[in-house]
Amino acid sequence: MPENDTNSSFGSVESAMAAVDLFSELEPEARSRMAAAASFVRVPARTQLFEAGSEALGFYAVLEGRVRLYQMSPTGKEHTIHAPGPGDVFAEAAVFKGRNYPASAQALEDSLLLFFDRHKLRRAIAADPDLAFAMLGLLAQRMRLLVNKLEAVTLKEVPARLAGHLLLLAASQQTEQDGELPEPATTVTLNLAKGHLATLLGATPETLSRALKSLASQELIEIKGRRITLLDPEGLEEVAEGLV
Ligand SMILES: Nc1ncnc2c1ncn2[C@@H]1O[C@@H]2COP(=O)(O)O[C@H]2[C@H]1O
Repeated sequence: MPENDTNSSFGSVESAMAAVDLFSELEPEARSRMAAAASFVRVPARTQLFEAGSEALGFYAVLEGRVRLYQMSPTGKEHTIHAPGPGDVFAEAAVFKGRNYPASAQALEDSLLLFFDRHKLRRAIAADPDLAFAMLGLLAQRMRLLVNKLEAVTLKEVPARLAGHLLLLAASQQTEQDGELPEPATTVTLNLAKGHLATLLGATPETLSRALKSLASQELIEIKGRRITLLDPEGLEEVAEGLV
């Protein structure tokens, strides 16, 4: 790892970058300079991409599939931190600060990724302030997400975190505008196994099950296996904000 795969359905690295939010706004010239630092990596499910503490060689963007970032607790339990899917970027902080990845990464599904080599990328950024701004924007966005998550874990109950997560999933699986609620009856698919979703929400699997059932009994959601229908997005938002 990383290994080149030129048989991507995305064609060139440059055209694949258009599918990644972070890069979609870049000027064509900046994008092509950045593309020079990147290569396709195709990995089967369960491939270990890197281990926490290993040397940070670069960062990744997901084109297809899903990856899980996790850390080990002192008792050896894995805690899922996030699960980037198509269009998401991960491990970007390691490119700027620190020589080591702070978390481990494993492919959850067969995945197609773009890998950006740290050294090549730094050269491209040094030559192009637009690229520097794009990367700063990404770091700022990541920090906002982490602050929201910290707030949720420290101040909110599990049903509120779960409701927020379901609304986020709906937003990422559809194309809602920022801040807009999904339509009632929108269905989302839980793309993480229960144990992973539980640690992502800072809960035990039992508490997560109870929270799902509690939202279902309030007729806010309907559960069909991994498919969850959001019956009342406004009600879910009130739960997510801790209003009820
Ligand atoms: N990945 C998942 N995470 C959580 N719940 C899930 C998941 N997939 C399906 N479910 C459903 O949500 C239910 C929550 O309560 P149970 O654990 O009893 O049973 C669970 C399943 O019916």
